[in-house]
Amino acid sequence: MIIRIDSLTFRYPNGTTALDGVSFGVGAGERVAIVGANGAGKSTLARHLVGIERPASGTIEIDGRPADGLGIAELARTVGFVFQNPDDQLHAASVVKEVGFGPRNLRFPAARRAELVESALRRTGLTAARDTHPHHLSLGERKRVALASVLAMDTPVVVLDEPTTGQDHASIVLLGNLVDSLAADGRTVLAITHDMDFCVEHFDRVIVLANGRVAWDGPVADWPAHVADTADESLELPQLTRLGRRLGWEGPVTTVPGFLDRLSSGTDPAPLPSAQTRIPLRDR
Ligand SMILES: Nc1ncnc2c1ncn2[C@@H]1O[C@H](COP(=O)(O)OP(=O)(O)OP(=O)(O)O)[C@@H](O)[C@H]1O
Repeated sequence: MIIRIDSLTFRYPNGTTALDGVSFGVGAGERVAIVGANGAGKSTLARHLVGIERPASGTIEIDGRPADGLGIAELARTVGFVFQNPDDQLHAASVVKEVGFGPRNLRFPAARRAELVESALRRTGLTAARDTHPHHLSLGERKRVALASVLAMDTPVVVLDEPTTGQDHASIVLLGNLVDSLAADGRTVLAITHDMDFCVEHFDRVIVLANGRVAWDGPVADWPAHVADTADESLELPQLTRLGRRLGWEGPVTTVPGFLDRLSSGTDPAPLPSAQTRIPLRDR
């Protein structure tokens, strides 16, 4: 296990219990989406993985070592964290300086640094913007700079906080391909997200947090059945699953290939419900 969390509890100074006995493990190369309602504790959990917060009780192990024995610099070699708001992360006067900051800080040799920076710029589609000041880029582009600066640190674990928010379609495709290729390289990707379409396309497993606890943890293929069973109205189905249900199909469809297979299987879809039809809770 690259990450092992056991009975993690955390309270903010004002007394809010943000995490209440969270336990799970994540293996190398896994792609795990962490979902849940606003205020469920997702960001607080992610901040523990990079040492910004420390547990009130419980333990976190990163790559077999207790996280409380590791300084922020040591954790930064293992876990890269891409903030939801890139402006919380970016500080340098050009994209290339920003992306080069992490590997320089980690004292990588110059040749490795140059290779990592060029690769991160290429993988995020930012090579042409290398000399631009990040402030002159759009929010979506700044999010990609924040991602590139974490990729350049070459950490075995990458944590993404709401990666698709504010991104156009092409950037979401780029991001999805990147998640897949990181996992194919054996790197672990955790993403906090509300984007279930992105989840089903690019993640293996979903962990639902609710009120600071793990409410569900399972393979992404079981997501539709979980949503159908739960009363948690903050959770939603992927768009294709909803469309399949509106068409009256038995069993869930989550991906484009699955949807096309079902279409070509010759099953006659039921008539479409009228636009006024109230969508039952299970079809969210
Ligand atoms: N600095 C803080 N001080 C006090 N309470 C906080 C602080 N930050 C977060 N909280 C509270 O801790 C709980 C968990 O918040 P957290 O931001 O981790 O949730 P989240 O699942 O990431 O939410 P969202 O989806 O809205 O980003 C919430 O009740 C929130 O109000």
